[in-house]
Amino acid sequence: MIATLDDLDVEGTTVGVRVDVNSPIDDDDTLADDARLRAHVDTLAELLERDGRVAVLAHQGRPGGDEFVSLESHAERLSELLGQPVDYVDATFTAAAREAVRDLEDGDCVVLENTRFYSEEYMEFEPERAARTHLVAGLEPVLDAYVNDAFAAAHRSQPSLVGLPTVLPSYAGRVMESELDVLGSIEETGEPRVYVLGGAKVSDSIDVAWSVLEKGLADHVLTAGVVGNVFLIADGVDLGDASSDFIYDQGYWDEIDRAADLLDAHGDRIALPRDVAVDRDGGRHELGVNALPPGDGESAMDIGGSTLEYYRRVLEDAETVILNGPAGVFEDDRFETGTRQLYDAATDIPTSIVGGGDTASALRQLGVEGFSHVSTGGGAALRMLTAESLPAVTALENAPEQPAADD
Ligand SMILES: Nc1ncnc2c1ncn2[C@@H]1O[C@H](COP(=O)(O)OP(=O)(O)OP(=O)(O)O)[C@@H](O)[C@H]1O
Ligand SMILES: O=C(O)[C@H](O)COP(=O)(O)O
Repeated sequence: MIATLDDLDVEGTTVGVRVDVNSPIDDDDTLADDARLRAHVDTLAELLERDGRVAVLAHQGRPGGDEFVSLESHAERLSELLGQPVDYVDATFTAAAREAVRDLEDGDCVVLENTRFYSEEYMEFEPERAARTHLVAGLEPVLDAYVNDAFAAAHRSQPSLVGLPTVLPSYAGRVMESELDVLGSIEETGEPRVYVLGGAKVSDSIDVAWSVLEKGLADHVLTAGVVGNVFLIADGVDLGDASSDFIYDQGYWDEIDRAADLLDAHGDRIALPRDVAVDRDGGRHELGVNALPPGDGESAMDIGGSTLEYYRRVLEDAETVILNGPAGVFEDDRFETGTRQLYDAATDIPTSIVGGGDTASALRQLGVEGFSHVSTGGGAALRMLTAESLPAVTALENAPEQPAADD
């Protein structure tokens, strides 16, 4: 049983609120899309209106990546969305951070710095070990309670997600509450059930594919995006140097063997792209798998028309479809067709569930709507849709209770 904001005595309480505002970032290192911030406004506004003292914790990007930036511009945007000043401090758990938290008055909000600027926050721990990290040890003395609204990060067993709820009375925020409500009953959805796995988080997608195929939750898995490219290579297709180098540079080379093992075990239920689109002379050019490899420097950027036709046929009979990750580089007009058409076909299915930060922003950009549920989470939604527990949710279930007011 997870406590919610309804169970929290908020007034005068200093609450650490973990949100997931991991977002696309512009070239000047500032926030490019505020959708994930907007999702958390209800939770934060409720805590502030109820006179809580709110310290916001979040990660942005991954170490070494282009989107690994400060949360300063997130704090500025949050201030606009909440319609009140929001402080930002360039520290997460050090003396400066503690001072900023102690300075909060009722109804005040401060955003602490990107949790992943500290190496422990990018490691996965058991909750008891996570509770002994510097972040938890540094923040526990200045927090009375912890709220986790970061459903999209709930599949990560990292200190701000599983360590803080081990030592503090803890509650689900409104986003967490509604996601658990909708996504908690995948086994009850109609069949045939189709999983569409695209995007660039190859190892997460392969984990999910293994799980749903082994458990019999998926009647079909359709692959697209970088995930589809990895499966094509695993199936012996020569995608050319540019796609292979990209997969190698992203650190996904080892995933090719895992994809091959999965094809051996469950290949009859896994669909691979039949054609891909490449950039040729500045335009979109489609190549059937038999015509590969592409020319020098050409990379598989989208699924092609015959793949779409094939995937549409599979989707026609589906009762439930679960989609994660774009089918191609949707940010480029030449390669958005696969994502737009595939997702559009999915809106006709009785239960259509979409996960993924980039996926949600792709759909907004492409004007595709009409799904049963668009989750704030990508990997987290997928993990949940495999009917597996999420470490951060388990940590909330096991959290200590808030002491009674007169204790
Ligand atoms: N064929 C491709 N080659 C290179 N990049 C691709 C290709 N297909 C998709 N992508 C990229 O994948 C990225 C999105 O993938 P990602 O797995 O992060 O999806 P997501 O919806 O954000 O999921 P999550 O919420 O888990 O992050 C996009 O930036 C898109 O350009
Ligand atoms: O975007 C996401 O899926 C979450 O913010 C988690 O990010 P991560 O995959 O970098 O842990």
